[in-house]
Amino acid sequence: MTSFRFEALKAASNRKPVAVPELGKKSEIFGSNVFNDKAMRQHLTSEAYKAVRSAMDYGTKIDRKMADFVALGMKEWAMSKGVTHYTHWFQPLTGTTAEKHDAFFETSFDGADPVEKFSGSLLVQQEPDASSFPNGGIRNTFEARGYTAWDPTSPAFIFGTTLCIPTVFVSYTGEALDNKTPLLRALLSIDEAATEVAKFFDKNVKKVTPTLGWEQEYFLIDDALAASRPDILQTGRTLLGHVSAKGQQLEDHYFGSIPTRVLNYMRDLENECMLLGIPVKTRHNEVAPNQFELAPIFEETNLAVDHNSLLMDVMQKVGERHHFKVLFHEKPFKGVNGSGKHNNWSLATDTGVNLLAPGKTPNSNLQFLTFFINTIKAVSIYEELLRASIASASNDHRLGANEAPPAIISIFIGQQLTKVLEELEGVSTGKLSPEEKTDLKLNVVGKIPDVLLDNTDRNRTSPFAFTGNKFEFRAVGSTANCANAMTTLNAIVAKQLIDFKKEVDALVETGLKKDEAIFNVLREYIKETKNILFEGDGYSKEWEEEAARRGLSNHKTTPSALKAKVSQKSLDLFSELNVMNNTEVEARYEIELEDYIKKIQIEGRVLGDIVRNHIIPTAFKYQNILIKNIKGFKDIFGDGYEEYAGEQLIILKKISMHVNELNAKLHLMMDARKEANVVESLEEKAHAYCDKVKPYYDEIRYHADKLELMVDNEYWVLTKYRELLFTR
Ligand SMILES: NC(=O)CC[C@H](N)C(=O)O
Repeated sequence: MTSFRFEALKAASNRKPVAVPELGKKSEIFGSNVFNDKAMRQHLTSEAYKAVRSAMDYGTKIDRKMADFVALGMKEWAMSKGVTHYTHWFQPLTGTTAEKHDAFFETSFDGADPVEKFSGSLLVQQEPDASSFPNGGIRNTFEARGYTAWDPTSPAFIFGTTLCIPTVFVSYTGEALDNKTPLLRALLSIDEAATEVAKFFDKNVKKVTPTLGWEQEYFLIDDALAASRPDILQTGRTLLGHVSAKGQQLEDHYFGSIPTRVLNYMRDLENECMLLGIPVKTRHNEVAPNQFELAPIFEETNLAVDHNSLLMDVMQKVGERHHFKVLFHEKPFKGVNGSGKHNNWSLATDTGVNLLAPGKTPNSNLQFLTFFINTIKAVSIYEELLRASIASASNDHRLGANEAPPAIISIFIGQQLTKVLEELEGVSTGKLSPEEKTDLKLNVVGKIPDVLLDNTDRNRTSPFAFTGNKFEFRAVGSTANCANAMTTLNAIVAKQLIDFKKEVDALVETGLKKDEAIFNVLREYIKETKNILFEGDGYSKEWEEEAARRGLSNHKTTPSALKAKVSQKSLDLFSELNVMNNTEVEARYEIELEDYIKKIQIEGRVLGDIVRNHIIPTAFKYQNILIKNIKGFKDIFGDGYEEYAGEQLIILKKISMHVNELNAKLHLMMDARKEANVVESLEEKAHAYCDKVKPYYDEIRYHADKLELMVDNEYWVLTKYRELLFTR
């Protein structure tokens, strides 16, 4: 019998690695499709170049006339590379990127004078017909105007034959409708706050840049096999499928030799990344079969976020050439590791110092401790908001198992720094004696080794881990736009640094020396933030109980986790820092609830379809075979047939039992869905989907997966786990 599954398997097993063109040394091709510094120098007048540079470095405005010059240079550069179209490229609140291409080509009204044109006004601002993007009530459809505005801090790039101009996306009334705008505001806020604090240690610091190095985990599945699974196509994950006998238990995939077909995909992808100026560096097999990872060198956060969003699009496109479907879902397969997007975060000064790296002198170490402890303090105050920033329907499946952190946010700092904090906690109140100062300098602050033992491998269950010279926010999910987590993290640390500066200044006013004031404030912070530090096993029952005693939140599902976004504490934080006003925060909350509801709703519908139209009919077909077989035995052996057909009868009955259960559960699921659909409040509707509808998915899956084990392999229509995970 042929079925889609077998045809797909045949196609997949006949694949050959796709050849990849050699483009030359990475360092030579890097950024050649980016309107970067080199291209700007070549194609812009010196005034125009200076205007863009100053906008990039100091956030100054570019006037229209200058924008015309920039547009001209950009167009020339792009056309010299075969580009025909341009687009404002932005990140609406859909979780993906958006683009609408327009040709440079123009004519006069009668079709005469065809010409290639691109003006400053088109570069700077556009008004896309954007009424279909989520806006959480910010825009009414009759007032659907939205504007995209050029972000000169992220350079334009060429993809295919289109010039892409990174932009923000805001409503007619100026509210942010995208991920980038609040991020840029948060980055500005932390720059200002961190610069003030860094000046305690070095007067020359003028700018602090938050950096981000993301790690992208993903699965690669042959595209024919992916197409044979309606659940993968429509939800990005398998809603059904019995786990295969071999999964990741032999630990033979992680860091293993990369399969040739996959390696060619990676090389092709890296070529594209090089041209686009995405500095990818690391590639390897991840823990689960057919799971891989890619990571770049860290960059300024806004650029890093753009690069990650762009990369996800490029990964899928390059995948098509290699007959791979890239699965970004946090948990595409039951029973094996899911995928994260660990966000490595730090702060760098314009004097070349990483503020989260211990230095060589007591002064630089005190600076490090200041930023290190303030980050801990920020996370301890806003742990719930941080948890909310990584909440999504798909990440709910990942958290709490298989090397992904649990839903409780805590910080891992390692033994060495735990000891340093313990010693600092003993610092005297008020003025310090000369002996104490010397002791602190020599024995505590002076003793932090400049290269801390790499903590990375010992914190697999920590959501937020210090790894020697940066914090690794491991809870971020693989489908996420990093902007959500990065806006929150940078905002909470900015707020904390502002408060810290005020406290230190106040103590200095009372007559303490600056160092003494800093030690005094840090000592109190250490005492206050013990609740957030945790070095143990994040999956244990004991930790859940302990965390509850410590007052830490433990939101296992997205509807309950998201609520912190609209708490008074969160609204105050974002409005005080001018990152988002209340309307913007509330709109995002609404959009994320809606997104959750829709995703769970789609899963329910897909599950219903597969079970009703694929699985149950398959079970009936196999039962007919069994019935024929049993009847045959009866024809031959008469009443004694059961001696020979006993097993068949048992299977026949078991299949009926599972089919009955499936039908019953499907009805219950559909009833629950109907009830959820008429709930008015979004919040309650999300909870109804989460608590009343979704639990049926596992129950349904249980019976479907049992049937998979019973029905003849030849009849089973859904491509199996072993085929999805081990074909490469
Ligand atoms: N080796 C690893 O770091 C595994 C991480 C894991 N895949 C996650 O979900 O975060």
